[in-house]
Amino acid sequence: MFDDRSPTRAPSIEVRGLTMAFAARVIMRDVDFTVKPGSILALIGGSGSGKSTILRAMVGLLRPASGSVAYDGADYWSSPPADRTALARRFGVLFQGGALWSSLTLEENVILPMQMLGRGTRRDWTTKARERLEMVGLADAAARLPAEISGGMRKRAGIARALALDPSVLFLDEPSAGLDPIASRRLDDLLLSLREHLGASIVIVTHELASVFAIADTCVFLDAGTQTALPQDRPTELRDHGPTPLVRAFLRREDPNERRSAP
Ligand SMILES: Nc1ncnc2c1ncn2[C@@H]1O[C@H](COP(=O)(O)OP(=O)(O)OP(=O)(O)O)[C@@H](O)[C@H]1O
Repeated sequence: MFDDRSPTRAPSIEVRGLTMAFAARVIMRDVDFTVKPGSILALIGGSGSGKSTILRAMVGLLRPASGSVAYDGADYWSSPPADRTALARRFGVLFQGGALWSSLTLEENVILPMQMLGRGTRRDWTTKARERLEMVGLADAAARLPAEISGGMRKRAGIARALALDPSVLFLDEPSAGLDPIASRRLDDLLLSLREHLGASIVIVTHELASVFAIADTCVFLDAGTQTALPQDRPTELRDHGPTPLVRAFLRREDPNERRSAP
């Protein structure tokens, strides 16, 4: 029988002293932050600052040069492979682009992770897929192909697929890229309602400042210049009282190099 229990409680996630590097090139060093169960954390910073790289370390795709990513106290990267697989089953991931299989309907796309896991029957999978599509407002589009729907709908279908295995943590890399402001706002509302109804924690990489202020409980600003992250804080706090001019300017959409002329 398909394991249809409600999602396991969201874990406490602790990132400590995380250093990410490609060969000898360090991208970020000594990054620390915590994702409290059921909270939403945004990773922000300029292009190329290392947001996706840190996300990849959190979901088990890229081994850190040093430091730890612990789920309820268990460090992912020093756990045995079987424990890592068990931890990763609790993750729902929407990658940049969030590609769906173009030859499969939305329902079939959502069924795919369940089918690959191999538990349950096709009928269980179909029921679950319809439930997930309904959650993201796509119940009526279940039989459509990705090419037949809008970009915003495709993003929501990607989220439905990420929810297929009842994740307790949802990782989203640039979910609103390419969406118009209204679709982007709908996506924010969806994420808030998923957090409320599933109790899942959400880690989001985004360039959308409106989203950061609308949904993130806390954020971590990555500074590519110093290759360090600023201490985690609430978005409004970082904007108004952040420890560096750069983060305050970033969250106000100001050019930090632009001198303000006297009135
Ligand atoms: N596989 C890789 N090999 C070597 N360097 C890489 C690799 N992946 C990323 N990088 C480099 O690491 C740095 C951080 O990249 P990353 O994609 O994490 O940044 P980002 O903050 O998510 O950027 P963006 O907002 O533009 O998506 C960049 O300089 C990038 O060129």
